[in-house]
Amino acid sequence: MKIALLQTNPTVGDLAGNARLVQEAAHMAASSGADLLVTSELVLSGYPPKDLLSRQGFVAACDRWIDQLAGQLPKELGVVVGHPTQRDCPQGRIANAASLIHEGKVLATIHKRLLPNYDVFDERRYFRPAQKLAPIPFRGEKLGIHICEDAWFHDPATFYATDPELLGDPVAELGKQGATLLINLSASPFEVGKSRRRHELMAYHARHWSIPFLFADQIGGNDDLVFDGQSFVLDANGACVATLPAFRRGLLQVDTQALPPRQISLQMPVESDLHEALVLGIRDYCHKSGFTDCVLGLSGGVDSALVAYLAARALGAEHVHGLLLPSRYSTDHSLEDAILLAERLKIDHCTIPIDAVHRAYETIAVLGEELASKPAGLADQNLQSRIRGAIVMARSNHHGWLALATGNKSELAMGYCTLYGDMNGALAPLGDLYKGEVYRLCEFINQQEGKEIIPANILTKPPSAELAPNQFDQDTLPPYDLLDEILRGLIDREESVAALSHKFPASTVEWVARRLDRNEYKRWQMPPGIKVSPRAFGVGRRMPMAARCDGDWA
Ligand SMILES: Nc1ncnc2c1ncn2[C@@H]1O[C@H](COP(=O)(O)OP(=O)(O)OC[C@H]2O[C@@H]([n+]3cccc(C(=O)O)c3)[C@H](O)[C@@H]2O)[C@@H](O)[C@H]1O
Ligand SMILES: Nc1ncnc2c1ncn2[C@@H]1O[C@H](COP(=O)(O)OP(=O)(O)OP(=O)(O)O)[C@@H](O)[C@H]1O
Ligand SMILES: NC(=O)CC[C@H](N)C(=O)O
Repeated sequence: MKIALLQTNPTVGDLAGNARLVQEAAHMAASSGADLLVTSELVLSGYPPKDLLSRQGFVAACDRWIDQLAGQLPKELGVVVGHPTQRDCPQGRIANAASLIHEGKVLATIHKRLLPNYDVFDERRYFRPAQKLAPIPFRGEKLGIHICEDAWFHDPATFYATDPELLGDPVAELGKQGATLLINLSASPFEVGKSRRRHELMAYHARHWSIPFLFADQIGGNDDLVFDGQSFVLDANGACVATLPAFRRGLLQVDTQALPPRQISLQMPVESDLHEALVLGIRDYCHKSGFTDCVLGLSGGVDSALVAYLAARALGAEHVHGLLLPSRYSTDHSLEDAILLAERLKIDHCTIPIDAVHRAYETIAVLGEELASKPAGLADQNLQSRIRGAIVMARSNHHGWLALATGNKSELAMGYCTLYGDMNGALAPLGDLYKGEVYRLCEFINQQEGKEIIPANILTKPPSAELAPNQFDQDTLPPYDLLDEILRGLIDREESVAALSHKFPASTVEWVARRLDRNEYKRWQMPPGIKVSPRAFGVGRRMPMAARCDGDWA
């Protein structure tokens, strides 16, 4: 059977636009002789549709669109479309479904069985799990169609294999009933290193049942998630014989009777994936929200340099506006570095010294006598940051530019950032990158560009907030190399303070852990980031704020 896999970029809620993407792909697939086109999970609604699923009329509209699509798709082609449905569900319940459409009719619909409810996923909030799963006969094959998590039963990071309430591995249910092809519709969010995990899991199924496995995944940025796609085809031995590039739209066609005899290696440098994920995440957030341009404060530091670079790649240099906002504590080299960066990136930039506004605050003693008598104290430091935040937002309001925040995961973890100051903004592209990763990505970018586009001085000078004389991050925080490793343990791997204290100085681990917990309130107010790690701040890590986290259990 000639099968085409569609890797596209649906917009959540845009039923007409997403249906058009399916239709266009169906015409292309039909004209290249395909028997079957397979789309990604919930391609019609976009993934994840979140509480749109609870809005009256939304799921009914999806069901109507499926009927309409059935009438519009090329008759000779089978098309598997992912969509939410209320059909064949008890009153008030809905399912995450995939329908096989052929000759103007819906031939069969299957529902997703394993509904992920960990990390960023919340599917049990909405969907009812499939009651039964069975292969769908089509043109001499028995299609083992299933949806994303249904193939993750054996993932060691989930609990499925050990949960007695679950009915078992959905793919095995299809295999036992004689499926001749395994077809997975996915919306699998990007994480560094995840594509290998996907391959290993799917290859297990292919090998176990000795049949090919086809994996159709979506791309695109949707809020804080970015999807890499990397749709692929495995032969009956689990070897990858065809794949689509990450973060790009595409249609991958294979003949399952004559799969190419090759094994494709998928290894990309971590930084290359990160770079593409962040560029697509920024571009899609802006464009899907109706913004063409963005604005940010350019300090001459590494965080704002990287965000400016990524934004220029995402939106085009002419759509990025950098504001240089020096205070009395800014060094000459910071201003020079920021100007050099803006010139190299060819982005719009202007300098607005903030000293006059800063002095005005001090002179009118808004904050009481002690501020004027104790300059560069905490309130005075944060005031500078908030003056900058106000100017960035004024430009955003006036020109309709989206404000980007520049904070990274290390400083957000430590609360080393100012509420309503440098935390202002709509999107924090580096919110899931530790400081060390920020530097490594900058170095990779300079290598990729074949020239020093991010000025070397930005990468070599010690990080400083420049809110007080001679202030350096390392006066307050442990060295970033150490801090990042401790944070990776506490956040990404959820290791205990006791366990980490065997690897790192115990007093530092304790200090970092306490500060991480104490600053949860800031992260409830941070702009959304772009998830690239196994555990990002945001919906996938829900910590209490008004709580004690340092009991004898910690
Ligand atoms: N548990 C809690 N729940 C809810 N709110 C809580 C709270 N504890 C304090 N707060 C509130 O939060 C306020 C403290 O937070 P905040 O005002 O942000 O200020 P704060 O965290 O005290 O200071 C900001 C820190 O970020 C550093 N920094 C580093 C790099 C860059 C920048 C920059 O801005 O460019 C800043 C700066 O040097 C300083 O150490 C308190 O005054 C209080 O209003
Ligand atoms: N002089 C400045 N002009 C414009 N924006 C500034 C200035 N100082 C700080 N900001 C804004 O506040 C953010 C936080 O400052 P911070 O010093 O923590 O970051 P950075 O300068 O980009 O990187 P680093 O921490 O490596 O110095 C900056 O990224 C920038 O967006
Ligand atoms: N949409 C889904 O079911 C995604 C869950 C799956 N474990 C993944 O991350 O790829």
